[in-house]
Amino acid sequence: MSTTYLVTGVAPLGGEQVDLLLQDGVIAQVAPAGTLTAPDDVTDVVTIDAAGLVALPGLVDLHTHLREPGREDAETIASGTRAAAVGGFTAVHAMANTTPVADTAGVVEQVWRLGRDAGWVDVHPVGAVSVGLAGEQLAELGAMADSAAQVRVFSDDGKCVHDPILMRRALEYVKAFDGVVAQHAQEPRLTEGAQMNEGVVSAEIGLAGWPAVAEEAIIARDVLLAEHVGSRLHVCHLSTAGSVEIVRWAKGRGIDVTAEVTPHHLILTDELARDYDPTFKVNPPLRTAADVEAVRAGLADGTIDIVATDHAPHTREDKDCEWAAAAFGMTGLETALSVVQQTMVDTGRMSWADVARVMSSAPARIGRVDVGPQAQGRPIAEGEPANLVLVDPAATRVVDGAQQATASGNTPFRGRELPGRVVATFLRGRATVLDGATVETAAEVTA
Ligand SMILES: NC(=O)N[C@@H](CC(=O)O)C(=O)O
Ligand SMILES: [Zn+2]
Ligand SMILES: [Zn+2]
Repeated sequence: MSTTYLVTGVAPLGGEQVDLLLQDGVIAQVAPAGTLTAPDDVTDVVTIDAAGLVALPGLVDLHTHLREPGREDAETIASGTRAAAVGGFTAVHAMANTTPVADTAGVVEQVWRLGRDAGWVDVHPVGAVSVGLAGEQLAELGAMADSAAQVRVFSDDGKCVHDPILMRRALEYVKAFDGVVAQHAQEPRLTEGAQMNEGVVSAEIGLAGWPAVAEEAIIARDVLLAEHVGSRLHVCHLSTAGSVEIVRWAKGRGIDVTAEVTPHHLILTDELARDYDPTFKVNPPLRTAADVEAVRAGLADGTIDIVATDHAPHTREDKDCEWAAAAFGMTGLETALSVVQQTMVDTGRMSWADVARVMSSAPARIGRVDVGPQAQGRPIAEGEPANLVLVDPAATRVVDGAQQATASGNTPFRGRELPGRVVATFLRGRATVLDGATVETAAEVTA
């Protein structure tokens, strides 16, 4: 018998306080605060006093790097998904740039199974667009879609699908199973040797620049291609003011495009490169304060649909070196919600209901996972799967990299005070996190 949870005095989406009964994997009852009691016929009941806490639907990350198979020294599916649960997630999309690349039904099924066995969150593998991410030959998209992993999101992330013919074919192909191509928008010729944002700071410190136009040119091309073939396009980690303008224009024209921004692009700027600390080296690069303002405005007005972490763990060897030699990427699963609270909620630009949209329901819809037993991003209502996160928005904490669940230490927020704390996460009624700490899953206990 699984544990039943009585959550008292919680505020769903920051609204009126209610009591929730989580039983047999679903939200069995929702009632006004102070009116629910545990059912008499159930013995294993845990009551959580959630006064002051906000309840959100379990968060869904459309863009996570779990590194397994191939780079288990940086992250494993078990460690990365545990970090996801700590961050309030109940589902993640695992990017395809593993070794081997997730470009066959065999690899995506392996990732999906390892995710299920770990038990922390639902893992939805992303399939590669091209064989080996080489950008030449279309991968077996249909076989991945038809596999047990039911892949709907396809991406060569880490690399840009720069050949327009290949991009066109991919957009056409995914229509057959309502899939989406998620593009890492980086014009390769314009970013050869690029180390950081091209601008005042790169000129002053002498690092090769990655101009905004290298991102914007690909997004402009791709929205036109998506319109031409009548397909769905998703733009990964959009980072410039110009990119926001192009997506706004495309949506106004009725093009079926969605876009994501990362937490780090909502708060950090290229000024952080001045100390040559490779923790701040990432693709696309941290941009200017004007870009940060533009992506916040774009998220607030709905031009940008979602926040996705682009959690990109790297080993110490790959990050603790000189800037030019270091890998691109930073971790983010355990800090994402706090950064969104600080930049969007505490500034009055978004409500908790908006946060639920951009971090749960919209990513679930884009990834087409809001169906069947894997349902994610559903409202907090009776009969819905009990995928929930309880957040204490009044809490603050100083980020300690060593304390994180991810196997890698490359958080850009080390030593920073961030608002908000994930108190509990529930995956189909089972607590994966309680009192801010992970609850060992069956798989972990027997391991
Ligand atoms: N974001 C990054 O800087 N790195 C990602 C790849 C990617 O998201 O492009 C990685 O896999 O390390
Ligand atoms: Zn990318
Ligand atoms: Zn990525």
